[in-house]
Amino acid sequence: MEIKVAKFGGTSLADANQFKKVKTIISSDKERRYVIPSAPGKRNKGDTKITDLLYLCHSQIQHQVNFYDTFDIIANRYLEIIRELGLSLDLQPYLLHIKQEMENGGSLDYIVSRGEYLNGVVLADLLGYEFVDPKDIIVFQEDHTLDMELTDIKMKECLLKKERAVIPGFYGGLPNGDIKIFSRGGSDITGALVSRAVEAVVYENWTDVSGLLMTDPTIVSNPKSIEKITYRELRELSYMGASVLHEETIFPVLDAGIPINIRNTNDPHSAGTMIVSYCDPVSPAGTITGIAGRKDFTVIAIEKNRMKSDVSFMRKLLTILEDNNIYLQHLPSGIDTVSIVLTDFQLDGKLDKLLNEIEQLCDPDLIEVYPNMALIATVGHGMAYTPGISAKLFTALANEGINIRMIDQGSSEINIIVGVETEDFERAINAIYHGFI
Ligand SMILES: Nc1ncnc2c1ncn2[C@@H]1O[C@H](COP(=O)(O)OP(=O)(O)O)[C@@H](O)[C@H]1O
Ligand SMILES: N[C@@H](CC(=O)OP(=O)(O)O)C(=O)O
Repeated sequence: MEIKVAKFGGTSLADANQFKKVKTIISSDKERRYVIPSAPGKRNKGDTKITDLLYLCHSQIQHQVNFYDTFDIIANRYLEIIRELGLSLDLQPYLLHIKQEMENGGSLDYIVSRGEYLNGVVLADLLGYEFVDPKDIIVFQEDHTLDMELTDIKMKECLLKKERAVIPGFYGGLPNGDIKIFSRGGSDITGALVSRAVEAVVYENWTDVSGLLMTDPTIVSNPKSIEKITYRELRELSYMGASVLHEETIFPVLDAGIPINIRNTNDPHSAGTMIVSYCDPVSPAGTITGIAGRKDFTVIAIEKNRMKSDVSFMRKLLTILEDNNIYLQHLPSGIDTVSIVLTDFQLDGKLDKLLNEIEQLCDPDLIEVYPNMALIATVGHGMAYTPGISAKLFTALANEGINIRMIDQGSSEINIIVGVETEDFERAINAIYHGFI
């Protein structure tokens, strides 16, 4: 029998009704043998994700504020789900243990991971699948980076012995046994790791949209959906903010060539989006695959006459970034100009020091800083080597009166990135989308 791995996001497990849909999906295909749940997500727009409530608990504990009311809200969400599903599972011992760990100074990662842990216990009970705790099979190293190879070995050892299992998403274990979480949205990575280990034929990622859309539906109304996309295109889009999949998701499945299928729990008959290593035929010339963007960047534009004849200039600039532990997002350059694009998160509190060091070491003629920048990536294999794509993009922005502060195009030509003022972000995405579609 072939193996399928199914990851269900928080939106797919937000309440008992969603759990029932998940059970129907799993029961309808016996090949769906390994299931990865996230913690319960929002039931409606004004609701709060369990993961966010757990972060709140941790913060309340840190500030010595009473966390019991928040804990009760969390506990009641699970108890209500169990009651409405008619399960005989007794969750009280689990809840009591977690509460005690919180009182005894449980770490942030431990506390926050309990959303997935408890959901795994409930889902395993509902499906009649074995529960596997990922702390024993997802291996983080002492420096807190993931050991992908050892994880693969441990997962194979454990999972291939089990006919069917539920493995909570979002966390693994450190060598000393402590819990370590991935960054937000990281259950997608758990699903990809499991898919690789069990050599799945497909990694199904179930969410609340019928596949990847050409752009964020909260910015453009009713964007077209994407039927097929390559890992490369997806990586560009998810890195630049298409939040439907965590940007690291593709790495475990990339080499193994396991396709990812984004599906909708609320519309299980829709085929969703297939993410594959190579699209055949590639998207037609002159078309784009998708648009994504992120806010909160700062651009430092540097000018120096005969910059290119100073052979050590770039090394000095990059060394400054390295010494300050800041990684570079983009580096568009001209003959005597170069711009470094950095996230505000990375730059936090370091801007003055950085500018000072650039002045000292690189001796530029001019440095200008552009804060509050948003970057927008327009992505697609169909863009490569096709004349007129950039013209169309820039015309669309010009027609809306949007000022472009920066342009960057990778050598693969599947991606054009423009930098605009943060306040123009949504308007710019709409302009580009409607310029092409
Ligand atoms: N390009 C895009 N295509 C589809 N959804 C997108 C895109 N960009 C952002 N999204 C958002 O991603 C959401 C799904 O991701 P997420 O909320 O993390 O779901 P889950 O809890 O199922 O993991 C969608 O509801 C949508 O609002
Ligand atoms: N619950 C975690 C991990 C996750 O992946 O969630 P989701 O699948 O709902 O995006 C988070 O909110 O970050």
